[in-house]
Amino acid sequence: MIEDNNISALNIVLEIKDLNKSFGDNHVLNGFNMKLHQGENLVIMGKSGSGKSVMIKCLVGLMEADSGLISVMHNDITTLTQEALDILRADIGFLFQGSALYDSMTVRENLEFPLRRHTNKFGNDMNTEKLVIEALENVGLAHAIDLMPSELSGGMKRRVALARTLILQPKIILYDEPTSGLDPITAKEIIILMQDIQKKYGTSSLIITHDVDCARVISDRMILLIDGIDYATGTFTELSTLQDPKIKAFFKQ
Ligand SMILES: Nc1ncnc2c1ncn2[C@@H]1O[C@H](COP(=O)(O)OP(=O)(O)OP(=O)(O)O)[C@@H](O)[C@H]1O
Repeated sequence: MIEDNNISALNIVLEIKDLNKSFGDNHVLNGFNMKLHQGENLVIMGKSGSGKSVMIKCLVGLMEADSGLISVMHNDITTLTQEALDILRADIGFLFQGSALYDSMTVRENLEFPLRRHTNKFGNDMNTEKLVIEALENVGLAHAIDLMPSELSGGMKRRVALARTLILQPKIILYDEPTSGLDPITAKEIIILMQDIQKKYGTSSLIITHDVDCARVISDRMILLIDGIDYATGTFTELSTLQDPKIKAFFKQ
């Protein structure tokens, strides 16, 4: 295994230690470790079926791990009450592949929806209109506020989904394949937007992607998930110049 030489002294906002998860004889995660630091863009790459989704599901509590420690902002999530977990979740934004917009709602209504579920974060007297416009301005789509999703392009839909994530002002954003299904130019626009958001709000991002260009541009650090473990960790430049055939395979595209 190649060790990480670049751990800085920054705060750790997410940590996974020795995560194990099997389905019968299929040992998917065999002691996976990960640390996400405050303000960092961490990319996780792994082949199809390597366990990236399983790892994310364990991280957000959608799947129970067999063993291992998962801590979010220094809280061991397995020991939290449901209420404490809900409060913690309000600080985590998700942009998942399947995070589609509600087709029967306008852009405005799509953005108001998460706010209603998290009144505890903003209080009952929150200025919904202001929050919606601000989130849309962040993704350059204030003019689309009253459009229906069917009137938006694929790239615009992804931007609105990102605005819907941002409206809750998360400290951490988990991106699952943020550029999948987009043409290269639109994918680049989304990557630039992710960078702008990170700079503006200092969010910490965990990004799962197959897209080598996305990884090159956005990552401060990368982890390669191979054989169920954090096989190699380092910057894009460090990893992409290694000679290990298992690692080289990722950068051949
Ligand atoms: N609920 C489940 N029950 C049984 N096996 C599962 C379950 N979920 C995932 N697996 C298995 O775990 C392995 C890893 O799946 P996972 O979806 O995490 O891969 P991935 O790295 O996200 O792949 P992709 O890049 O194609 O999305 C696969 O072998 C899959 O069949």
